[in-house]
Amino acid sequence: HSVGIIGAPFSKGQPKDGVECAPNKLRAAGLLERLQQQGCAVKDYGNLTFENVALDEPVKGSKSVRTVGSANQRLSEAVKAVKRDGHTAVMLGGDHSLAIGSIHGHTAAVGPVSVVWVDAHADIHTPLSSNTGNIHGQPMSYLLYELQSKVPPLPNFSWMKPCLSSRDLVYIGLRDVDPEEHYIMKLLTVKAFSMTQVDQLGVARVMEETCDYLSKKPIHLSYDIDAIDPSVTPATGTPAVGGLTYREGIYITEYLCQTGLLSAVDMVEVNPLRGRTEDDVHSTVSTAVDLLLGCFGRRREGNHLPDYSLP
Ligand SMILES: N[C@@H](CC/C=C/[B-](O)(O)O)C(=O)O
Ligand SMILES: [Mn+2]
Ligand SMILES: [Mn+2]
Repeated sequence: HSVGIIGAPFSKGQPKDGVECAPNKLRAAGLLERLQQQGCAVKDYGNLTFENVALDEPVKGSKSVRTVGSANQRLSEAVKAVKRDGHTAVMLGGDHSLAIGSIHGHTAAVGPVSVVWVDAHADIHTPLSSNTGNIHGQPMSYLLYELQSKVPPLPNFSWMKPCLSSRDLVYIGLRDVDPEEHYIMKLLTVKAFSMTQVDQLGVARVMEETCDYLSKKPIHLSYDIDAIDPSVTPATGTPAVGGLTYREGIYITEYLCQTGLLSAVDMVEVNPLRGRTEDDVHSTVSTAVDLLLGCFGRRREGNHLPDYSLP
């Protein structure tokens, strides 16, 4: 696997400070070295710098719109460049509003993609349906062709066009979805495996059905760490009880890795300041690292490098 890492220290899609510290925390936990040890070629593109747009007053209720728009424009260019360099793109967030730029840039480089969105939340509010105005709860509405009539033109978003069809989206891990989002998902017949289906089917069957449902397009895995149960990953801004076990979370990455279709991965919403103890932070960060290692070939049975030839 050839991996291009982009740090996106950005927090303005939501109100809690700390999520911008995650990229460096993930690196400090040895992410790049661990990827190399398991045989990946790794190129670190460093951390993006984002401009804080002054006087960024809410627009139609959405907060920090101009700052979020300009950050995602920059991220889109960066992801496009990493894809053009031939790597699988890994975007280290930062909050989930960054999926706008990540998926837009991915699509700009490779054409239409499938999106596997692993999250407690659907993040499919429109600017007008959102109850909080936090754009990390809205990225999907900016991306979907089918919702464009519901998203007003917003400042610093004129650079982007919708780039995803609702038919190419699968949710896994949902358990904290607002009524407005649920209505939108039903209207668009979006494929979703909530925690109920994870319980009913088991994660292996969920992954089989996910990949049967999706076409063979390149896969964009957008992994919100709050999909995992807060007992494992408490250091995050919007925790919701009843999440994926560590094992289920890892299985999802192992399964997608073996499809050979994984083309970009987001790891978002790790917030080191939201841990009550150092252990909370360590558990959250190390789980995020392990999930990324699972995307790029780590197996729980063990790994050995190809130069250890077997008979
Ligand atoms: N639905 C809530 C929560 C949004 C959660 C965003 B997250 O999934 O990126 O953590 C909102 O609209 O504010
Ligand atoms: Mn999310
Ligand atoms: Mn979430």
